[in-house]
Amino acid sequence: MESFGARLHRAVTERGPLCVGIDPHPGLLARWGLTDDVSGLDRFSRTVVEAIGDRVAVVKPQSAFFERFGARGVEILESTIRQLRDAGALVLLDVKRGDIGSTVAAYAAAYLDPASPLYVDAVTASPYLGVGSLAPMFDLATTHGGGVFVLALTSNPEGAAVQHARAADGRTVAQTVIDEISQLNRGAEPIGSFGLVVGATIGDTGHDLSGVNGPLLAPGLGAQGATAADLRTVFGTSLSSVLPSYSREVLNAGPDIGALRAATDRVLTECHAAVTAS
Ligand SMILES: O=c1ccn([C@@H]2O[C@H](COP(=O)(O)O)[C@@H](O)[C@H]2O)c(=O)[nH]1
Repeated sequence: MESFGARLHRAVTERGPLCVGIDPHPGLLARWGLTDDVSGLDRFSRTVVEAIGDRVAVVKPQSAFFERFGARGVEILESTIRQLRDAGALVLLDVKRGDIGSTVAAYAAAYLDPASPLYVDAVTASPYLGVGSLAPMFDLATTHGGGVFVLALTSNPEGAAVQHARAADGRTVAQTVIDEISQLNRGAEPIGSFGLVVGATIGDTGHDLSGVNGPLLAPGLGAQGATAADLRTVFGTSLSSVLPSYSREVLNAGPDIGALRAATDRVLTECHAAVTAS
């Protein structure tokens, strides 16, 4: 099967460099005039799919907001994933999974095996049990053309205490994650299938992203305070690999479909200009 990197490259070429999150916060459901239950969740998700599924390269449902409703919420997540795929979007499920390798194999089967009801194009993963513990995800992703985005430098202020800590060889913990993912992507064309999560909020931290050869998912834009203009400071010469990601900034425009599309077009225009500027 065609690699996730190749599929992502084509999607971004056709639809532009943008990921929009589906994060049905209780406050957003209320703002949209929806009930904070599975029926509100279903209406919210369907509306987002209708508004952006056929125009955004990557859509990122946040699993937590579906899981909080138990099995019926997960059923809506499964249906949302199917609707997004039918609309032609790549689906990146934000689940941030990580565990010992034998358990990671089960997470891999849950999200990256085409036979699973929760099968998606890519997932987010946490490397804090060691990047090597994620190997079953990397392996299954490679087999089935999937992708894995590994947390490196997260957008929240608490992340730096762990991620900027120094390992025995003097590199930061984040740099060791960056370097291991770079190894996995070596030689891949047009771009590797293993991405990193690097928050747009973090400023210039001095980390070296130049060898990653994979997508750099940049959350933290909009509601968390970062702007498209910040991407240059954070990513420097790696700007062309950045996949900017917005959730609340776009979702706040709903439930009107036209307003959701207008908000999406606006952030896409800003990001396009930011990541292609020389
Ligand atoms: O470092 C990270 C990693 C993941 N996220 C997730 O992205 C969205 C951000 O939502 P906004 O409404 O655009 O703030 C959310 O699902 C987070 O869990 C992140 O923010 N930072």
